[in-house]
Amino acid sequence: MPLNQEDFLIKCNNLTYYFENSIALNNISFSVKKGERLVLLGANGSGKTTLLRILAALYFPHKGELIYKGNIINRKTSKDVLKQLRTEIGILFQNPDTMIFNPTVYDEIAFGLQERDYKNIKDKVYEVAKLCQIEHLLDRSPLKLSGGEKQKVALASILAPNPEVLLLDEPTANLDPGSTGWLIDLLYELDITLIISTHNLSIAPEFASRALVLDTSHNLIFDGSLKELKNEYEILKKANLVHKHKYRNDFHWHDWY
Ligand SMILES: Nc1ncnc2c1ncn2[C@@H]1O[C@H](COP(=O)(O)OP(=O)(O)OP(=O)(O)O)[C@@H](O)[C@H]1O
Repeated sequence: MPLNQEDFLIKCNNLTYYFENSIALNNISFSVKKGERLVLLGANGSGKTTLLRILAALYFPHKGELIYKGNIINRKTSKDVLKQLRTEIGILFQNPDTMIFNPTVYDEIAFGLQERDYKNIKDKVYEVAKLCQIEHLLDRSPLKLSGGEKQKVALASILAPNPEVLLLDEPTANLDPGSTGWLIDLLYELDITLIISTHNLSIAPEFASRALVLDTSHNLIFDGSLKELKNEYEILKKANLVHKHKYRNDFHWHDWY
């Protein structure tokens, strides 16, 4: 890939994406420096998954552009550049079932390494399995695991080729509190650029200090620190991050301390 002359790893300029006739992302612009960590917040259906998939070059924007390491990423981008991006950016889907297809957990982790002609595959599989606390599952069928175990297998498969950027879509949705704590520690120790979508405001500050917020109209309505966001009631309301009940008339959240 060409050397990056500019001060960002990822840049999104006015990204717009449609599914058939309905808009999923509306004119989104932001940039990410190498090593930065961001949480992506927003209501159900606001476009978080779509944005992560665009960043992983699984979808291409209909308007605007994605720039990764100085390369414009779109349908016309060369196969070599796309291959490089897909090697360097790992994405964990919200539903691990869509990522798992090998007969054993070992094969599942080894798959991406084989595709990339990796040396010492066995050592790497054991190393990553240990990191993800799934060594005891290596001979099992990944399809017959619990939701949280599948999530860890999918994460191990993504971490095995040492990605530079990790995109995690609701990674804690299937995890118990202990495993959520383990994931926070694991991510903390990785030297990586991280974008992580979550609805869980209580753990968002454990992942990152910068937040991007999408509203229900698929606009990016906030790009700043989580600390500042906490005081932005109008933004929090637009993103369904606070609510009120019929019996309780003040806007509030349940899990942000
Ligand atoms: N395959 C699809 N076909 C048509 N519309 C889709 C498809 N996938 C997503 N959408 C629509 O695009 C919009 C953005 O969806 P997306 O999955 O990106 O939202 P999200 O913020 O990740 O939601 P959630 O928090 O519920 O996971 C929604 O209106 C959704 O209904």
